[in-house]
Amino acid sequence: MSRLELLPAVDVRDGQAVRLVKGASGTETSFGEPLAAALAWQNAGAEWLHLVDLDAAFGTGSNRELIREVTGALDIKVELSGGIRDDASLAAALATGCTRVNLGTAALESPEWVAKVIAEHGDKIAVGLDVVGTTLRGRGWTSDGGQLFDVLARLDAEGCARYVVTDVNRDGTLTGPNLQLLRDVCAATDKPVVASGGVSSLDDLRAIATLVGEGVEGAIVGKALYEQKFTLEEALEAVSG
Ligand SMILES: O=C(O)c1ccccc1NCC(=O)[C@H](O)[C@H](O)COP(=O)(O)O
Repeated sequence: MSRLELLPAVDVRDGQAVRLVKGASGTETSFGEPLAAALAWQNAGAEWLHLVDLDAAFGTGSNRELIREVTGALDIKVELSGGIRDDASLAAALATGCTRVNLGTAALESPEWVAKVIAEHGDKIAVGLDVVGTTLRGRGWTSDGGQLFDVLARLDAEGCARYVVTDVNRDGTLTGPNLQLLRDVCAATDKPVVASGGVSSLDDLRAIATLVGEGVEGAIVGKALYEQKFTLEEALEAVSG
């Protein structure tokens, strides 16, 4: 059985690495330079970085230059998220050299465009399924966007390669991942799932790792690393078995 991939997160707001609570704008805690955080995770052994432009996600601006600088400075794989909703923003995201992009709002509001880019770019496109209960959230998690399993079935039929699944109410709260949500999504698709939001401990990561056989491929970790609940080295060791 393969090992759970870990994706430390760098969420960027107004040029700073921040953490939010439940993805809510205005709840930022700042953790300094995004590049310094990204390099720290790379030096600690990360194979992936989950990099989010929160201003683009919220529609309050863009950190495009900074995102390009961070992605270009790294040797590891980068999953890029936040505000990728049309040809121009997708082209800019892919031009950073990132390994894949994560579409959110577009998958809810522009289904024809998303079907087209899935067909064009295949594995380079993941879709973020950000949910409260089973209701999807878009526009920086501020608007309702349909039912999780309806949208998942549509995206599966269009050949979507991978899903990043977040329980919005766990995100940035250190209350643990929603394991049942992950199981339910894995049961509904054969495509790999990346778990996001809520990880607080090495035991949470070990619990997510038990779902690898069901289809969970990776786990995004944000606040727990920034608040030093454990180190990335410890996290990689915890899921190495
Ligand atoms: O990913 C997005 O596009 C996004 C949009 C609006 C608010 C938050 C968004 N992402 C947050 C993340 O991806 C977190 O980094 C990730 O879920 C880690 O959460 P945690 O480990 O609970 O800090």
